[in-house]
Amino acid sequence: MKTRFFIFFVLLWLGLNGISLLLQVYNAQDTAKKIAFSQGKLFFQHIVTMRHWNARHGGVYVTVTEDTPPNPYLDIPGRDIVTLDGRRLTLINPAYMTRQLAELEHDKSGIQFHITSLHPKRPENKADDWETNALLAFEEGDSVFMDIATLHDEPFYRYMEPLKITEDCLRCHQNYQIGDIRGGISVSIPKTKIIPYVENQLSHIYLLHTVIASLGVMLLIVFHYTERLTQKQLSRAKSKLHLAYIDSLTRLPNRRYYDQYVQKEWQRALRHQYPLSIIMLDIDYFKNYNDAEGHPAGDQCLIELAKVLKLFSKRSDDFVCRYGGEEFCVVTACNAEQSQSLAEKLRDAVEKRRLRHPNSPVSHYVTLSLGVATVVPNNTLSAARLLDFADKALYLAKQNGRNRVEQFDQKQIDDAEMATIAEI
Ligand SMILES: Nc1nc2c(ncn2[C@@H]2O[C@H](COP(=O)(O)OP(=O)(O)OP(=O)(O)O)[C@@H](O)[C@H]2O)c(=O)[nH]1
Repeated sequence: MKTRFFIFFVLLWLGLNGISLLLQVYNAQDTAKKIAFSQGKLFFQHIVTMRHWNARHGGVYVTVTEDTPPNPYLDIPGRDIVTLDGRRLTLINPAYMTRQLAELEHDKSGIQFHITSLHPKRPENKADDWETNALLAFEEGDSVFMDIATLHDEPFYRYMEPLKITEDCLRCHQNYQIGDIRGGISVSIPKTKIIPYVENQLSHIYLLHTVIASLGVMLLIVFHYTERLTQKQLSRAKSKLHLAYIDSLTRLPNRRYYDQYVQKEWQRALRHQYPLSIIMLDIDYFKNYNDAEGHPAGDQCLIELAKVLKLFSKRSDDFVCRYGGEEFCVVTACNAEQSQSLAEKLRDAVEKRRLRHPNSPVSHYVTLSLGVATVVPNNTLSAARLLDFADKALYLAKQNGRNRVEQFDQKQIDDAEMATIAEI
């Protein structure tokens, strides 16, 4: 895996983890909200139930104490009574009871509930901004209002439902009709009451994500470095293989490669009975070239020659190699005329390349002698014999004046075959 892919996968993994973390955190916070609001609803319902109970009894009498003085906003006859044994009692209506319960709950748990309306008799019942919005929403038809809002500079889960007039309420609130909205009760739960549960859940989520993200990154690192190591070993093995089969000077296949290739090619031509040709070629008077131009220039000449050979042996089944020294060899699956023509093209191309060769008795430029041999493989011959024929033809080309192509003729091949059969 390339480094940029590795970085991409690490970032992708961390990104996916980050998204999952955000979702889970959001989920935990949403769950906290739902829990808080359902608690708010429950509180509200309890208060309403108690208020109904109170209203059903037309209020309840309790002993007057410092904490429970007579309700100045309840202006009805019989609000305060004295029992036969002299105890002073005062009537507690639903509103007064709600206020007292709210004070108790606030002191005990910090949860606040507030009975309120848009036009309260008692100034303390005046709605704050959030409650005002809720009451206005109820008048528009909403049945519940909840949100996270600040109260006395602290964050609270706030829940509110409207208080609707029931039959029991009509005793004291005669100018209302059943179902009218008379106000509402807001329940405010401090965020600090719920947060510890969420924080506990969040710490598990953070830990889990950290572990999963780290494990994933570690696995990616291990995978990346193992793969790089394998790649290095593979490319080392490849370059060793390359060195073993490719000539380092000309970058052409070497003789070892030739030996393997020619055997396979021979077998294939034998199976399918098509002609196989070998062209052996050799630079004329190369010793003189080296002597005149120096060995490094001789190397360069060999490189240039290899380029020309590659250029003119482009067919996929033309195989060109450096056989050794300044001898090169072309193996091609074509008949005598075609291989003769290819050899001519090679000779001509090298001559036209005009590589200076001042000490050559045959030309001012580098020239080649080429020997061509073609056979349709059979069991009396072999690839080695074919090479030998090409070599003999090359010798002939040298004999006949160099810078030329000579073909090993068919009669000689037939004679060779006959000789082999006789030996067998
Ligand atoms: N520069 C260089 N010279 C090489 C290399 N391999 C072989 N030679 C030279 O090739 C020359 C071959 O010389 P000979 O076998 O006498 O052949 P020739 O001089 O070409 O003569 P003919 O083949 O008869 O035309 C020798 O001088 C080798 O040193 C090589 O890799 N680089």
